[in-house]
Amino acid sequence: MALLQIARLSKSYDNETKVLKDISFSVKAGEFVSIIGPSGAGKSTLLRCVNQMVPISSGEVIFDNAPVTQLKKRALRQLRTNIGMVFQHYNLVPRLTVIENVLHGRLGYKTTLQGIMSRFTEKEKEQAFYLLRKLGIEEHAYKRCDQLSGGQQQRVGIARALIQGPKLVLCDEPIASLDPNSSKIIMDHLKSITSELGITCLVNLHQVEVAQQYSDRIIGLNQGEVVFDGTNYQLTEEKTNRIYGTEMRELITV
Ligand SMILES: Nc1ncnc2c1ncn2[C@@H]1O[C@H](COP(=O)(O)OP(=O)(O)OP(=O)(O)O)[C@@H](O)[C@H]1O
Repeated sequence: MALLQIARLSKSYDNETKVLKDISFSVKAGEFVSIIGPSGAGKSTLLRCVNQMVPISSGEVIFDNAPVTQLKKRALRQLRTNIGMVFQHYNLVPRLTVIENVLHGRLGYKTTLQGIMSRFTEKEKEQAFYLLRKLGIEEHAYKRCDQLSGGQQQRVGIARALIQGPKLVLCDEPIASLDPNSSKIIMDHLKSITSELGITCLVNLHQVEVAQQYSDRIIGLNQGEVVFDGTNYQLTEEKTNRIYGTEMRELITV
């Protein structure tokens, strides 16, 4: 069953240039889908349209059977608790500890006062430690986030997204700031923990090989259009060229 349906979605920031053009695809519950494409193709914009961080210009986004664009304040807040987000630059609060940053993922469930007082239940704290353990960084729970490596900070970012109890996690270039070793650790964790928890993943990636290694399905964007939607095996060299443009091929394979 489709968890996310995108139908004829278009987006322009300035009413002139369409950054996304008539995009349609759906994502099944539990799928791990990567979005690839050259810089400026619209990958980040697409993710932001899914959780309404930016308003769409036309078309439909249906998440868990609800039309996202028609949701009012409270329902939109509810939607955002069901959709976790992982960012390229982690978006943590550097001076707070790891565990505090993870628990921030629960703020969407709190009243303003509870949030200000940082009131979290024992169950929430247990869940936070469980996720840190799963992600191999439990020993850093009481360290300030700015004392961690990039790869460790990204694992905190993943734990913060997962503690929301989301149905979908959107990852916007989660390994773009990391070296190859840390990138592998992050992708391994992301794949295994989301598959274990049955969470659907939509991941923007720059690296074709990484998308091929981890994804159930790959969507290729070029200048705001879907030019490929298929499995790793269907992504031939010719199709990769279509996504990136032939002149980019050398850059991708080095
Ligand atoms: N807030 C904004 N206001 C105006 N234009 C924007 C905004 N955000 C993105 N754009 C433009 O939309 C286009 C698509 O950008 P987007 O960041 O979605 O692409 P991308 O594929 O994620 O690129 P990259 O891989 O470099 O991050 C670009 O031309 C960009 O300049």
